[in-house]
Amino acid sequence: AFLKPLSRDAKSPSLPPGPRGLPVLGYLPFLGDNLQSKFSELADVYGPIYKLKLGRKVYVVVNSPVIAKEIVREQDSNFSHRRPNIASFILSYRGRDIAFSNYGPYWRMMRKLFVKEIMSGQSLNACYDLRRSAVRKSVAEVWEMAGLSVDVGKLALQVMINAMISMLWGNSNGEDSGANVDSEFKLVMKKLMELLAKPNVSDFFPVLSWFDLQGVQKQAREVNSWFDRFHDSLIRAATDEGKRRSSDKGKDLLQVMLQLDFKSEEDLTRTPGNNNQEIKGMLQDIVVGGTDTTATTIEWVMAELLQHQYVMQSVREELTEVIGIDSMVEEYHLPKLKYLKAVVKETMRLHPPLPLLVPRTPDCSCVVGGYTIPKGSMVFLNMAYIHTDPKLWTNPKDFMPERFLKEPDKFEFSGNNSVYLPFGSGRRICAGLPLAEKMLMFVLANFLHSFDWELPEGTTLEFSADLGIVSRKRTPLEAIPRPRLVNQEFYSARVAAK
Ligand code: HEM
Repeated sequence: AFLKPLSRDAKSPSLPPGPRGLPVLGYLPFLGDNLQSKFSELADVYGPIYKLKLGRKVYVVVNSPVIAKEIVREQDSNFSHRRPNIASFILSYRGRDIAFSNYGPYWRMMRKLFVKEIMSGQSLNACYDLRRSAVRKSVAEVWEMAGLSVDVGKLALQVMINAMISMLWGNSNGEDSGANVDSEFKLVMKKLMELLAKPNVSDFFPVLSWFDLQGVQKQAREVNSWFDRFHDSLIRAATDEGKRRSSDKGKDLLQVMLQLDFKSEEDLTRTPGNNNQEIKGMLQDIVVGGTDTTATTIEWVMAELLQHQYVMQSVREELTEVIGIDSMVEEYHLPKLKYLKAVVKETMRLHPPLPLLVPRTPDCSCVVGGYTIPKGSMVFLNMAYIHTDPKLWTNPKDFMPERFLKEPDKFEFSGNNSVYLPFGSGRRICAGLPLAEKMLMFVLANFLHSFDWELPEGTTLEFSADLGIVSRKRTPLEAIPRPRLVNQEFYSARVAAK
């Protein structure tokens, strides 16, 4: 809906409350390095909505589902804009991907093609064999480590990267299908996440950006050029493969992307026929937005299961019943794994990988929750706080998957209830949700059906999260796998490749 800009007259409601800061710097010196926990601490003092002045920027933090709903539903179009910080801007091809492009014709065109063509049932089914063989390869590798302690987060990231790369360029890369994506990728990815999370003085004082005092711009450009070369090599390989192939069967996602017709009303300056920029933006969103978030969730699920043995036992029983101890997991089993789904939902309630979602920015000043939200401010939905608010959840700190079993439709990933939004909601809801849900369930079902997991003797689990864009487990989870399936053949690399 069209929103009338507010005039700053005496009748406009006041700005939300918030802590006082220093002249010029505002609250910046007090922010600390863990944004989410600081935001939650302030929510206890300032209530459902508050503001922070940080240099030239205004942050607005929302801690109530009613106000969250106003933003992602009732005033969604005004709040569908993004104002990426400098690092995100550089790392998203100058905001030409989906996640950081501004709300307008370009974003609409990119998002529509992505959701309708790349995340469609047809495209995802066509590359099922590719992700299945990546996951099974990983099962075969874990089998080699049976009885030894395994770093679960590292394993999850490895399988996610392999599966994503495999789905993207599986057919173009022959046998190897990206399985040996080397440690360089992980290092660059780690650097990228650090750059996205690091408070950058140039963001708060744009006049200083010319000096790049912390070197963030320089490092972001280096990381971006690494990814650019990486995407170029993917595209080249897929283009060559595409020329050799004529059938649609077994198409990998990049081949689908190469055939997309990127056309946007505003983009008259683009070289016709050259879609590389759009394709690279999409690749960046899949590789960067889809791997770490999913892997982190898998690690948290495993940690919660190892901590709550009665839940682990129920998951095992469900897997045995639905799949059978003499069979391997297939994607058609997943809709029947209702208890595992509840476990994933409960884990994402307690450990949302993006606890503040991705900040939104209103295009015009407006009123939310009875306060004026100034145009251009950065609006954070503090979902980690809402997900554990005792006014909204019974025993909010306890891990109880059963709460999602009773009313499975009440809390969907699709953002229908602003009490629970691990993937966001509204126009900007996670565009990769169909694939994220499949991968979370498929990888977990495979790991848990193929192995019994236990903690190394004498280990006590701890559940603190690290700061950063993605809320990772601070101490890596180590666990020992023991084969569970009757047929040893299921663990062989040969079966994995099928
Ligand atoms: C457990 C895994 C994942 C979680 C928790 C997650 C969460 C999110 C969240 C919270 C947002 C912002 C929503 C908002 O602003 O309201 C988002 C956006 C996005 N995600 Fe995901 N995501 C996951 C996996 C993926 C995957 C696998 C892909 C790609 C295949 C993906 C692609 C995107 C894209 C493109 C956007 C930007 C959407 C837009 O701005 O229009 N995500 N995600």
